[in-house]
Amino acid sequence: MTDAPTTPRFGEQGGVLTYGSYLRIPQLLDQQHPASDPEAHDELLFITIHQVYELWFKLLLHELDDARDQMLKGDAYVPRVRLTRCHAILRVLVGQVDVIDTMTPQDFLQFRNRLAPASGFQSVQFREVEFISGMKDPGYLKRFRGLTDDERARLTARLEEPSLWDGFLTAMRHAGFKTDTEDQRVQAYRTIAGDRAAHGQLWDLAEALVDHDQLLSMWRARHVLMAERQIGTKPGTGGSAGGAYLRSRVELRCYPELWELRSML
Ligand code: HEM
Ligand SMILES: N[C@@H](CC(=O)c1ccccc1NC=O)C(=O)O
Repeated sequence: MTDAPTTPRFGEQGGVLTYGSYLRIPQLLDQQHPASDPEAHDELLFITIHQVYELWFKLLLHELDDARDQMLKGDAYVPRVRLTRCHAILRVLVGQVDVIDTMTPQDFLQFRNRLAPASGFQSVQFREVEFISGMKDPGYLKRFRGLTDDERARLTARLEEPSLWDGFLTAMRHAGFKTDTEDQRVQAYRTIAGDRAAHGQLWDLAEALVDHDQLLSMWRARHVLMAERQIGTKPGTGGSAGGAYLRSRVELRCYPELWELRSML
Protein backbone atom coordinates (compact mmCIF):
# COMPACT_ATOMS: atom_id res chain seq x y z
CA MET A 1 0.00 0.00 0.00
CA THR A 2 1.29 3.40 -0.93
CA ASP A 3 0.72 6.46 1.14
CA ALA A 4 -1.00 9.10 -0.97
CA PRO A 5 0.53 12.37 0.10
CA THR A 6 -2.06 14.87 1.26
CA THR A 7 0.22 17.81 0.63
CA PRO A 8 2.43 18.33 -2.40
CA ARG A 9 6.05 17.44 -1.78
CA PHE A 10 7.65 20.64 -3.01
CA GLY A 11 11.09 20.16 -4.43
CA GLU A 12 10.50 16.53 -5.32
CA GLN A 13 8.90 16.94 -8.73
CA GLY A 14 12.19 16.29 -10.46
CA GLY A 15 12.08 19.65 -12.26
CA VAL A 16 15.15 21.63 -13.17
CA LEU A 17 13.91 25.06 -12.07
CA THR A 18 15.77 26.41 -9.06
CA TYR A 19 15.69 29.62 -7.06
CA GLY A 20 18.83 30.79 -8.77
CA SER A 21 17.82 29.86 -12.31
CA TYR A 22 14.28 31.25 -12.05
CA LEU A 23 15.39 34.57 -10.56
CA ARG A 24 18.64 34.71 -12.54
CA ILE A 25 20.60 35.34 -9.40
CA PRO A 26 24.05 34.65 -10.90
CA GLN A 27 23.39 37.23 -13.66
CA LEU A 28 21.95 39.71 -11.14
CA LEU A 29 24.93 39.42 -8.82
CA ASP A 30 27.35 39.86 -11.69
CA GLN A 31 26.17 43.39 -12.54
CA GLN A 32 28.04 45.42 -9.90
CA HIS A 33 31.29 46.79 -11.29
CA PRO A 34 32.89 49.61 -9.31
CA ALA A 35 34.80 52.18 -11.39
CA SER A 36 37.28 53.14 -8.67
CA ASP A 37 40.71 51.51 -8.55
CA PRO A 38 41.67 50.68 -5.88
CA GLU A 39 38.02 50.04 -5.13
CA ALA A 40 36.43 52.55 -2.75
CA HIS A 41 34.56 50.66 -0.03
CA ASP A 42 31.28 52.58 -0.46
CA GLU A 43 31.02 52.29 -4.24
CA LEU A 44 29.24 48.91 -3.96
CA LEU A 45 26.59 50.64 -1.83
CA PHE A 46 26.24 53.39 -4.44
CA ILE A 47 25.85 50.96 -7.35
CA THR A 48 23.50 48.66 -5.44
CA ILE A 49 21.12 51.40 -4.39
CA HIS A 50 20.82 52.74 -7.93
CA GLN A 51 20.22 49.29 -9.38
CA VAL A 52 17.54 48.62 -6.79
CA TYR A 53 15.89 51.95 -7.74
CA GLU A 54 15.89 50.97 -11.40
CA LEU A 55 14.24 47.61 -10.62
CA TRP A 56 11.49 49.37 -8.68
CA PHE A 57 11.15 51.95 -11.49
CA LYS A 58 10.55 49.05 -13.89
CA LEU A 59 7.75 47.67 -11.72
CA LEU A 60 6.33 51.19 -11.19
CA LEU A 61 6.09 51.68 -14.96
CA HIS A 62 4.40 48.28 -15.32
CA GLU A 63 1.77 49.29 -12.76
CA LEU A 64 1.35 52.86 -14.03
CA ASP A 65 0.94 51.65 -17.62
CA ASP A 66 -1.92 49.38 -16.58
CA ALA A 67 -3.50 52.06 -14.36
CA ARG A 68 -3.50 54.45 -17.32
CA ASP A 69 -4.77 51.81 -19.78
CA GLN A 70 -7.68 50.79 -17.54
CA MET A 71 -8.64 54.44 -17.00
CA LEU A 72 -8.66 54.92 -20.77
CA LYS A 73 -11.27 52.11 -20.87
CA GLY A 74 -13.37 54.04 -18.38
CA ASP A 75 -12.61 51.96 -15.28
CA ALA A 76 -11.91 53.63 -11.95
CA TYR A 77 -11.48 50.61 -9.65
CA VAL A 78 -8.50 48.69 -11.05
CA PRO A 79 -6.48 51.89 -11.62
CA ARG A 80 -6.92 52.73 -7.94
CA VAL A 81 -5.69 49.26 -6.98
CA ARG A 82 -2.64 49.68 -9.23
CA LEU A 83 -1.89 53.13 -7.84
CA THR A 84 -2.09 51.85 -4.26
CA ARG A 85 0.74 49.43 -5.09
CA CYS A 86 2.70 52.30 -6.66
CA HIS A 87 2.31 54.29 -3.45
CA ALA A 88 3.83 51.42 -1.46
CA ILE A 89 6.75 51.23 -3.91
CA LEU A 90 7.33 54.99 -3.79
CA ARG A 91 7.40 54.89 0.02
CA VAL A 92 10.10 52.23 -0.22
CA LEU A 93 12.02 54.47 -2.66
CA VAL A 94 11.84 57.41 -0.27
CA GLY A 95 12.70 55.23 2.75
CA GLN A 96 15.76 53.55 1.27
CA VAL A 97 17.54 56.91 1.12
CA ASP A 98 18.35 56.05 4.75
CA VAL A 99 20.84 53.51 3.42
CA ILE A 100 22.79 56.00 1.30
CA ASP A 101 22.72 58.55 4.12
CA THR A 102 25.03 56.18 6.01
CA MET A 103 27.78 57.21 3.54
CA THR A 104 29.97 60.14 4.57
CA PRO A 105 30.90 62.86 2.04
CA GLN A 106 34.58 61.94 2.45
CA ASP A 107 33.83 58.36 1.48
CA PHE A 108 31.72 59.51 -1.49
CA LEU A 109 34.65 61.67 -2.64
CA GLN A 110 36.76 58.51 -2.86
CA PHE A 111 34.96 57.66 -6.10
CA ARG A 112 32.85 60.72 -7.08
CA ASN A 113 35.44 62.01 -9.56
CA ARG A 114 35.04 58.79 -11.56
CA LEU A 115 31.31 59.40 -12.08
CA ALA A 116 31.21 62.63 -14.17
CA PRO A 117 29.52 63.32 -16.57
CA ALA A 118 27.11 60.56 -15.49
CA SER A 119 24.26 61.42 -13.13
CA GLY A 120 20.65 60.57 -12.33
CA PHE A 121 19.68 62.98 -15.15
CA GLN A 122 20.36 60.03 -17.41
CA SER A 123 17.91 57.67 -15.71
CA VAL A 124 15.56 56.96 -18.60
CA GLN A 125 13.09 55.07 -16.43
CA PHE A 126 12.86 57.95 -13.92
CA ARG A 127 11.97 60.31 -16.77
CA GLU A 128 9.47 57.74 -18.08
CA VAL A 129 7.79 57.75 -14.66
CA GLU A 130 7.60 61.56 -14.80
CA PHE A 131 6.26 61.57 -18.36
CA ILE A 132 3.53 58.97 -17.80
CA SER A 133 2.59 60.75 -14.57
CA GLY A 134 1.91 63.85 -16.67
CA MET A 135 5.13 65.84 -16.27
CA LYS A 136 6.04 65.85 -19.93
CA ASP A 137 9.02 68.06 -20.71
CA PRO A 138 10.46 67.47 -24.20
CA GLY A 139 13.44 69.60 -23.17
CA TYR A 140 14.88 66.58 -21.36
CA LEU A 141 15.20 64.68 -24.63
CA LYS A 142 17.49 67.41 -25.95
CA ARG A 143 19.51 67.65 -22.74
CA PHE A 144 20.10 63.91 -22.55
CA ARG A 145 23.62 62.91 -23.47
CA GLY A 146 24.42 59.36 -24.45
CA LEU A 147 20.89 58.06 -25.04
CA THR A 148 20.73 54.85 -27.06
CA ASP A 149 18.31 54.75 -30.02
CA ASP A 150 16.05 52.44 -28.03
CA GLU A 151 16.01 54.78 -25.02
CA ARG A 152 15.26 57.82 -27.21
CA ALA A 153 12.40 55.91 -28.87
CA ARG A 154 10.99 54.93 -25.45
CA LEU A 155 11.05 58.51 -24.20
CA THR A 156 9.57 59.89 -27.42
CA ALA A 157 6.75 57.34 -27.17
CA ARG A 158 6.15 58.38 -23.55
CA LEU A 159 5.83 62.02 -24.64
CA GLU A 160 3.28 61.08 -27.29
CA GLU A 161 1.17 58.55 -25.39
CA PRO A 162 -1.66 59.45 -22.97
CA SER A 163 -0.62 60.19 -19.39
CA LEU A 164 -2.34 59.15 -16.16
CA TRP A 165 -4.09 62.52 -16.26
CA ASP A 166 -5.49 61.82 -19.75
CA GLY A 167 -6.69 58.49 -18.35
CA PHE A 168 -8.36 60.14 -15.36
CA LEU A 169 -10.23 62.63 -17.57
CA THR A 170 -11.43 59.73 -19.73
CA ALA A 171 -12.71 57.91 -16.64
CA MET A 172 -14.56 61.10 -15.63
CA ARG A 173 -16.14 61.36 -19.09
CA HIS A 174 -17.26 57.72 -18.84
CA ALA A 175 -19.08 58.68 -15.65
CA GLY A 176 -20.89 61.43 -17.57
CA PHE A 177 -18.79 64.49 -16.68
CA LYS A 178 -17.68 67.10 -19.19
CA THR A 179 -13.94 67.76 -19.06
CA ASP A 180 -13.18 70.00 -22.05
CA THR A 181 -12.72 73.32 -20.23
CA GLU A 182 -11.23 74.11 -16.84
CA ASP A 183 -14.64 75.38 -15.67
CA GLN A 184 -16.27 72.08 -16.61
CA ARG A 185 -13.57 70.13 -14.81
CA VAL A 186 -13.81 72.22 -11.66
CA GLN A 187 -17.56 71.69 -11.66
CA ALA A 188 -17.00 67.94 -12.06
CA TYR A 189 -14.47 67.75 -9.19
CA ARG A 190 -16.85 69.67 -6.94
CA THR A 191 -19.75 67.36 -7.79
CA ILE A 192 -17.58 64.28 -7.17
CA ALA A 193 -16.20 65.67 -3.90
CA GLY A 194 -19.66 66.75 -2.75
CA ASP A 195 -21.38 63.39 -3.28
CA ARG A 196 -19.00 60.58 -2.44
CA ALA A 197 -21.87 58.10 -2.01
CA ALA A 198 -22.59 58.52 -5.71
CA HIS A 199 -19.04 59.07 -6.99
CA GLY A 200 -16.87 57.23 -4.46
CA GLN A 201 -14.73 55.36 -6.99
CA LEU A 202 -13.83 58.52 -8.89
CA TRP A 203 -13.12 60.38 -5.66
CA ASP A 204 -10.84 57.56 -4.45
CA LEU A 205 -9.08 57.55 -7.81
CA ALA A 206 -8.52 61.32 -7.65
CA GLU A 207 -7.13 60.92 -4.12
CA ALA A 208 -4.84 58.13 -5.34
CA LEU A 209 -3.48 60.53 -7.96
CA VAL A 210 -2.88 63.14 -5.27
CA ASP A 211 -1.02 60.48 -3.22
CA HIS A 212 1.08 59.63 -6.28
CA ASP A 213 1.87 63.31 -6.88
CA GLN A 214 2.71 63.85 -3.20
CA LEU A 215 5.00 60.82 -3.08
CA LEU A 216 6.89 61.95 -6.19
CA SER A 217 7.41 65.31 -4.52
CA MET A 218 8.53 63.61 -1.28
CA TRP A 219 11.10 61.63 -3.28
CA ARG A 220 12.42 64.86 -4.84
CA ALA A 221 12.59 66.56 -1.44
CA ARG A 222 14.42 63.58 0.07
CA HIS A 223 16.75 63.49 -2.93
CA VAL A 224 17.71 67.17 -2.42
CA LEU A 225 18.65 66.40 1.19
CA MET A 226 20.56 63.28 0.13
CA ALA A 227 22.47 65.30 -2.49
CA GLU A 228 23.21 68.34 -0.30
CA ARG A 229 24.32 66.08 2.54
CA GLN A 230 26.93 64.64 0.18
CA ILE A 231 28.00 67.56 -2.02
CA GLY A 232 26.75 70.73 -0.28
CA THR A 233 26.47 73.50 -2.86
CA LYS A 234 28.88 72.00 -5.39
CA PRO A 235 27.64 71.62 -8.98
CA GLY A 236 26.48 68.16 -10.00
CA THR A 237 28.41 65.63 -12.03
CA GLY A 238 25.64 65.94 -14.65
CA GLY A 239 26.43 69.63 -15.17
CA SER A 240 23.55 71.22 -13.23
CA ALA A 241 23.85 73.64 -10.31
CA GLY A 242 23.31 70.64 -8.02
CA GLY A 243 21.10 71.14 -4.96
CA ALA A 244 19.67 74.43 -6.29
CA TYR A 245 18.48 72.71 -9.49
CA LEU A 246 17.01 69.78 -7.57
CA ARG A 247 15.28 72.13 -5.10
CA SER A 248 13.63 73.98 -8.01
CA ARG A 249 11.80 70.75 -8.93
CA VAL A 250 10.39 69.88 -5.52
CA GLU A 251 7.31 72.11 -5.87
CA LEU A 252 6.34 70.79 -9.31
CA ARG A 253 2.93 69.15 -9.41
CA CYS A 254 1.52 66.60 -11.86
CA TYR A 255 -2.12 67.35 -11.08
CA PRO A 256 -2.34 71.04 -10.07
CA GLU A 257 -6.12 71.12 -10.53
CA LEU A 258 -6.59 68.46 -7.82
CA TRP A 259 -4.46 70.56 -5.45
CA GLU A 260 -6.34 73.77 -6.35
CA LEU A 261 -9.60 71.99 -5.56
CA ARG A 262 -8.56 72.00 -1.90
CA SER A 263 -8.94 75.77 -1.74
CA MET A 264 -12.43 75.63 -3.27
CA LEU A 265 -14.04 73.11 -0.92
C1 HEM B 1 25.25 60.41 -3.21
C2 HEM B 1 24.01 60.41 -3.57
C3 HEM B 1 23.46 61.32 -4.63
C4 HEM B 1 23.85 62.57 -4.98
C5 HEM B 1 24.94 63.42 -4.37
C6 HEM B 1 23.01 62.97 -6.07
C7 HEM B 1 23.10 64.19 -6.71
C8 HEM B 1 22.38 64.57 -7.81
C9 HEM B 1 22.52 65.80 -8.53
C10 HEM B 1 23.48 66.91 -8.16
C11 HEM B 1 21.65 65.78 -9.57
C12 HEM B 1 21.44 66.85 -10.62
C13 HEM B 1 22.15 66.42 -11.88
C14 HEM B 1 23.63 66.75 -11.85
O1 HEM B 1 23.97 67.86 -12.22
O2 HEM B 1 24.41 65.88 -11.45
C15 HEM B 1 20.92 64.54 -9.50
C16 HEM B 1 19.93 64.16 -10.35
C17 HEM B 1 19.22 63.00 -10.23
N1 HEM B 1 19.48 61.96 -9.37
FE1 HEM B 1 20.79 61.95 -7.89
N2 HEM B 1 22.14 61.97 -6.36
C18 HEM B 1 22.36 60.95 -5.50
C19 HEM B 1 21.73 59.73 -5.45
C20 HEM B 1 20.70 59.36 -6.28
C21 HEM B 1 20.01 58.12 -6.22
C22 HEM B 1 20.26 57.00 -5.21
C23 HEM B 1 19.09 58.13 -7.21
C24 HEM B 1 18.15 57.00 -7.51
C25 HEM B 1 17.87 56.62 -8.72
C26 HEM B 1 19.21 59.38 -7.91
C27 HEM B 1 18.45 59.77 -8.98
C28 HEM B 1 18.55 60.99 -9.60
C29 HEM B 1 17.64 61.43 -10.64
C30 HEM B 1 16.47 60.65 -11.19
C31 HEM B 1 18.05 62.70 -11.03
C32 HEM B 1 17.38 63.61 -12.04
C33 HEM B 1 16.45 64.54 -11.26
C34 HEM B 1 15.72 65.57 -12.09
O3 HEM B 1 16.17 65.95 -13.17
O4 HEM B 1 14.67 66.02 -11.61
N3 HEM B 1 20.20 60.11 -7.31
N4 HEM B 1 21.39 63.81 -8.43
N1 LIG C 1 25.10 63.72 -9.51
C1 LIG C 1 25.85 63.25 -8.35
C2 LIG C 1 26.49 61.91 -8.67
C3 LIG C 1 25.42 60.90 -8.61
O1 LIG C 1 24.70 60.87 -7.65
C4 LIG C 1 25.26 59.92 -9.70
C5 LIG C 1 26.32 59.67 -10.55
C6 LIG C 1 26.20 58.69 -11.52
C7 LIG C 1 25.04 57.95 -11.64
C8 LIG C 1 23.98 58.22 -10.79
C9 LIG C 1 24.08 59.20 -9.83
N2 LIG C 1 23.00 59.40 -9.02
C10 LIG C 1 22.22 60.50 -8.95
O2 LIG C 1 22.44 61.54 -9.49
C11 LIG C 1 26.93 64.26 -7.95
O3 LIG C 1 26.98 65.34 -8.50
O4 LIG C 1 27.68 63.94 -7.05
